Amino acid sequence: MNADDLKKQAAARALELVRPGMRLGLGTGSTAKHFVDLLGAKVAAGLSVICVATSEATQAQALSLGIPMSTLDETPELDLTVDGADEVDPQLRLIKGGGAALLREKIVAAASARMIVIADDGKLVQKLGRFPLPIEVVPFGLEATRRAVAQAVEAAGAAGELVLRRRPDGAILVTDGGHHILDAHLGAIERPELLAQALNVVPGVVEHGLFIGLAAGAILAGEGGLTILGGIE
Ligand SMILES: O=C(CO)[C@H](O)[C@H](O)COP(=O)(O)O
Repeated sequence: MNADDLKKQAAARALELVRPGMRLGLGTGSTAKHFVDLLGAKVAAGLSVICVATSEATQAQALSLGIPMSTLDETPELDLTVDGADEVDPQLRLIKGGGAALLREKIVAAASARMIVIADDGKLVQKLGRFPLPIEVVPFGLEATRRAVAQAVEAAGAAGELVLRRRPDGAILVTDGGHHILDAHLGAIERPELLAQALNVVPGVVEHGLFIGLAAGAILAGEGGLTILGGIE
């Protein structure tokens, strides 16, 4: 089974959590895309839900499938958000933002009664940080912000290169919110909470990809079947 099959299996299990009338947050990335595809088929078959997307890409996908879409302004409280992750640790702390959607992903997750992560089990790590931590920053003052981020990272006991993310064509990546992303190559993050707190107070940092205390559960698909972390029901 390839990684994409595993992602689809995790998405299919998450679909079982959806009940008629639910207000759903729709994640971003290749795993979340499977969930949206499967949800679209259910909606076509008569399921009634209302959804909020975490990115323009997911919004376009969901609309193309005929899924009824809303916004957090119209629907500020959600029942369930299903989203992927770049890393998950056993305490359900996450690194997200590999798809550059971390800001809206965190806002939507925070507005949800439950966030459930779907992923292949290669995303499960004992310590976060092998995946570079995305840090979303405003374009104004980028170099000053980069230095302040480096100091915050150091103060939290971590260290590593901060790389401005670029698109495949070499242009600087711009997020859906009009910001840039610094990817922090930190290696093992010993104290994720401390790092999150340090980054939260850097002027110019809009958001970072440490999701702590947001995920209620995770569905991780592997060759041996599904691993469930936390509570998913
Ligand atoms: O955080 C994300 C986007 O910002 C994604 O959920 C994360 O990158 C995982 O993506 P994929 O399912 O394609 O592996």
